[in-house]
Amino acid sequence: MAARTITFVTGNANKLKEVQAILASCTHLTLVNRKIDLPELQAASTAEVSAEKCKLAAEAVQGAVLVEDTSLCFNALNSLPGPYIKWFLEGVGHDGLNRMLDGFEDRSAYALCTFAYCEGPGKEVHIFEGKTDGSIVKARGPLDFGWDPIFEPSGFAQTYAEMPKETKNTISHRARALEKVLQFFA
Ligand SMILES: O=c1nc[nH]c2c1ncn2[C@H]1C[C@H](O)[C@@H](COP(=O)(O)OP(=O)(O)OP(=O)(O)O)O1
Ligand SMILES: [Mg+2]
Repeated sequence: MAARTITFVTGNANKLKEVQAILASCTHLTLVNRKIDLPELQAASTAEVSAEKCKLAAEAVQGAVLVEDTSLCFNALNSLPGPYIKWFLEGVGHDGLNRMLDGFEDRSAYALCTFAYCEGPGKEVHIFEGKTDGSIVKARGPLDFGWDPIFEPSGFAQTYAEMPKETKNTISHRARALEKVLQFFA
């Protein structure tokens, strides 16, 4: 069976690297990247943000597209910052995100990744979600990818940033969501 080629629209080079690493051994799906900075709807869930991004991406590319939106959700804050994590991270940094939880006993959180796929403009949008539970800790490890240094997945003594990429790519929110994408195309 010939590999299906889909355009993965993201402006985030680290996301792209992880997705390519996870899909490296996959023979039935080939991704090409387009960096288009799509407007993101203000919505309460990554599913809505991702679905809207996907429709815009399909129009822009005029073909089959995959997009993804990632949330970081604090349980003590009833899952906020959620899809707004990008702006919170830019606004207050790792330390500020930690301090947001200082008034609470519960420092648990979860990372949520939502892929959306659409075959072309006007076509149905399919949603695939992956979640990893963990907790918010003082920054440890390399600073190259977003909030990786402050997220320690449950069952591990290392943050996402400290652990080998292969480990993160086996247990991450993104890996779990991609597993479902792969099942869909299998
Ligand atoms: O595994 C991750 N580990 C650490 N940080 C992460 C991860 N995945 C996304 N992030 C950061 C990037 C951005 O600050 C926010 C999500 O926002 P989000 O809109 O999904 O990403 P983005 O705007 O960078 O790329 P895109 O062009 O695909 O929308 O969390
Ligand atoms: Mg974005």
